[in-house]
Amino acid sequence: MTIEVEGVGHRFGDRRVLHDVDLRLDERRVAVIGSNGSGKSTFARLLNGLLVPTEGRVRVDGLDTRKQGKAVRRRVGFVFQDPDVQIVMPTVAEDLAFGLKHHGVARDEIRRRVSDALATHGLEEFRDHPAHLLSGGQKQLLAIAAVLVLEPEHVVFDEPTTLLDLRNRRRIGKLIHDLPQRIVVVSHDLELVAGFDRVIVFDGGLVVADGPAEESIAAYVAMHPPL
Ligand SMILES: Nc1ncnc2c1ncn2[C@@H]1O[C@H](COP(=O)(O)OP(=O)(O)OP(=O)(O)O)[C@@H](O)[C@H]1O
Repeated sequence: MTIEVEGVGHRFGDRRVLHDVDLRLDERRVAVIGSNGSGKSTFARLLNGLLVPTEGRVRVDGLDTRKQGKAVRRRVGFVFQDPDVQIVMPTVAEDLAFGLKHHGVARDEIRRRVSDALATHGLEEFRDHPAHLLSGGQKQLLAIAAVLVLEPEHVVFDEPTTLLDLRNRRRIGKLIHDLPQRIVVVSHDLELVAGFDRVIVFDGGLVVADGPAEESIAAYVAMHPPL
């Protein structure tokens, strides 16, 4: 269960937003932190083939995102910052079933997995509720549940707690922390990433620190002395 990022650079037109990124992600909980515009979301999108790098390559469990994008996307779930972009169906249960139908899962199995997901995430009472009328925290839970129900091997989260109040931030933080999968979380929430196995710091498209959470967070904080 490895994600290999080899000699990766990325450009949007003339703008180079990632340079010389070489990383092998073996740890179970990896976080990516750094300033606004430092390339974190771009990096996250490379991990499941939402973006293909303009230089170098990314391999997930040996699969190249450039050549085997579809297989990679099945292995790597992606949770967007804004759940509204991810919630596609009218009701909560239909939204959870949507990806499973698309993957060709049998109807009984879909029913079972949707019921399990509703129970696991405390969403049972919202089964037939209009998804767009959920609260922000509930929508984020639904977006996460809709990815997990597909049983990916790795899950990438792009700023999963940014829009949440403290209670929901802690709730989502615990859920992420307790997941059995390999996870990669992009975040500005230093409390969320504090217990992670590895924290990678980006600045100006480069990896500038990479190590245990305490060391990397200290390096990041030291880069930004109080004004
Ligand atoms: N689709 C795109 N087209 C053009 N430029 C883009 C695109 N996506 C991102 N960029 C640019 O790439 C740079 C890195 O953006 P990215 O979203 O990866 O940063 P980030 O570290 O996630 O930032 P933030 O913390 O603000 O979310 C930014 O300068 C951004 O404007």
